[in-house]
Amino acid sequence: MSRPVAGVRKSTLIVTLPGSPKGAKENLASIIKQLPHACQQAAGADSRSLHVGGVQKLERDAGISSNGVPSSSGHQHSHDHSHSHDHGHGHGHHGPKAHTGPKNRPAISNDPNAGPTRRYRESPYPMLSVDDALQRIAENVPVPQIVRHKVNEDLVGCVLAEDVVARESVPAFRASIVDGYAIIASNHVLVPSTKGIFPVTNISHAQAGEVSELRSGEIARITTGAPLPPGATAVVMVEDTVLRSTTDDGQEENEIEILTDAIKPGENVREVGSDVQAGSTIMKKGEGITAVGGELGLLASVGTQEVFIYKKPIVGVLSTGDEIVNHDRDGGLQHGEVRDTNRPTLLTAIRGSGFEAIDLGIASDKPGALESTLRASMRRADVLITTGGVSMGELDLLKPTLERSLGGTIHFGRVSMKPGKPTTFATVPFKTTEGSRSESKVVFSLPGNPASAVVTYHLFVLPALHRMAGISPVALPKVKVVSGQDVRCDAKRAEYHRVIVTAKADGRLHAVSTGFQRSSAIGSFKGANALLCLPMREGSLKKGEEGEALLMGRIGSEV
Ligand SMILES: Nc1nc2c(c(=O)[nH]1)N[C@H]1C(S)=C(S)[C@@H](COP(=O)(O)OP(=O)(O)OC[C@H]3O[C@@H](n4cnc5c(N)ncnc54)[C@H](O)[C@@H]3O)O[C@H]1N2
Ligand code: MOO
Repeated sequence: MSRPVAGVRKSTLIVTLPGSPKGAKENLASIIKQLPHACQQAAGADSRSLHVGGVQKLERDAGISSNGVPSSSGHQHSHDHSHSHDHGHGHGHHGPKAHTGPKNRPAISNDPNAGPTRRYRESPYPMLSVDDALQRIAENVPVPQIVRHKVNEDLVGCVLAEDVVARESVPAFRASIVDGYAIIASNHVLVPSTKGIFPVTNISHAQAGEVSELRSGEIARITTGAPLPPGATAVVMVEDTVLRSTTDDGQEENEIEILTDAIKPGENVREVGSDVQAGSTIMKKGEGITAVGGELGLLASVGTQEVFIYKKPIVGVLSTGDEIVNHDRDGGLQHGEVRDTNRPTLLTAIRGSGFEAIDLGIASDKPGALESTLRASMRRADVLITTGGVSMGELDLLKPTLERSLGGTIHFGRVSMKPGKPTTFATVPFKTTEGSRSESKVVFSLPGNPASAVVTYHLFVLPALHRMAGISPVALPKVKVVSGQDVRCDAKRAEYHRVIVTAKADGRLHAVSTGFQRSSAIGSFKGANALLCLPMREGSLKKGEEGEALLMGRIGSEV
């Protein structure tokens, strides 16, 4: 017998539900699909444009039919993020599919033509948790593209899109492990002992070419890595021998005495394929080529010429704002001008993360200029990072330009984090110059404040780049650290505090704050190699208390 009521107070939609869990669930289920529309309207969206297409279109957009039964095209997505998506490396991954196009979806960004008096006074974008924002990124970045690549140093940081089978054995011939003498060692009673004086009848150096056969009673001088003469079964180290006689000119060894009979057949010999067997799988799909060098070496050792890899996305970096000037512009600043800090910082961070970054310059805050710069940028990059213009000002044009002018979809426009609250993630359909194929370009519009831009690059852009390049696990590694001081938490926003993490003699990682943390202060990143993740709670993370940190750079060690 519950009588739920609903209404709007200022721009807040208020819905009451019955007290019983079952009733609450059922009632909520019956209205949940209309809520996005109701929220847009309550938040002050232009009602005329919202209702173009009438009730039928509204119901279609919400995925319901007039009788209340979900329509078959209804996009049902559970926001219980405990389920796992396979965003791995599959060729056949189709990804989530939106059931409405940007054209028939009402825009929720400000209409820049409406002027400052008509802009939203509250952000229409729901405030997402960091985890939910990461989930949306996972769901919406394009699947990795597969390309063929020569085996060379440019492969570093790439991930294989195929299993690689060795085409050759290593070693390709029976090779000596030491400098010494190739001998015929055997456990057979009829084969003479290896101890005694032997003529040196042959020499095998580590070089290409045939070596003649070793006969019973003879030995051959051999260098490390050189092929064993046919017939030889082992190598005795030069240290286990003495010179007995030389040639007449005294230049060459004539006879050598071997001082031991303990050499076993096979001793000091690397058999064919004993390091890598031809036909064996040396690397698996999904494995990466690291800067340590081992993987490239392994591929090279068996003569692999080319491999299929996931193409690493090219990242373009664009600063926005009429106040921004090139950082290296000569002369002093005019009143109101700001040196571009974000572009050089992000270009450095992207390249440091192993991705190609292109400098797209500075775009003006004027609507037409921003749109044409973004269009030109999408021709050159797979992922665009813009900074500035995403908050609540009348000149904050990124969201409207992405959504209204470029037909993009904004997957989130606010995150409950500090710094980085207005971080925006969108995908934009883009036709290639050839005209026909439409690609999805990924756009991260990061806050203009320099420290906010760098934090959100590491937190959101990097996982997207990892996914697009097939790198797994995605994102920065998280470690437990001991806090070096009391650090105040924020009850409403997860905070990412710049710290220097060091491995100490107690076997634990210790985090020391870089100091002043305001979003505008890029200096808070000086020396920082990690972000201390402060949970949303009252009070502080106390000195000596354990917390979590995301590692951005190399850790120093006092061990
Ligand atoms: N009414 C509200 N105002 C603001 C809110 C809010 O929720 N309501 N959020 C604040 C937060 S949090 C942030 S962060 C900033 C983000 O603003 P924008 O992303 O729109 O950035 P801008 O306004 O363009 O610039 C902010 C700040 O950063 C400087 N900037 C911009 N680009 C660069 C660059 N390339 N190099 C150096 N510095 C740069 C710019 O000059 C401004 O000082 O919004 C708050 N406001
Ligand atoms: O969220 Mo803002 O990035 O705190 O300054």
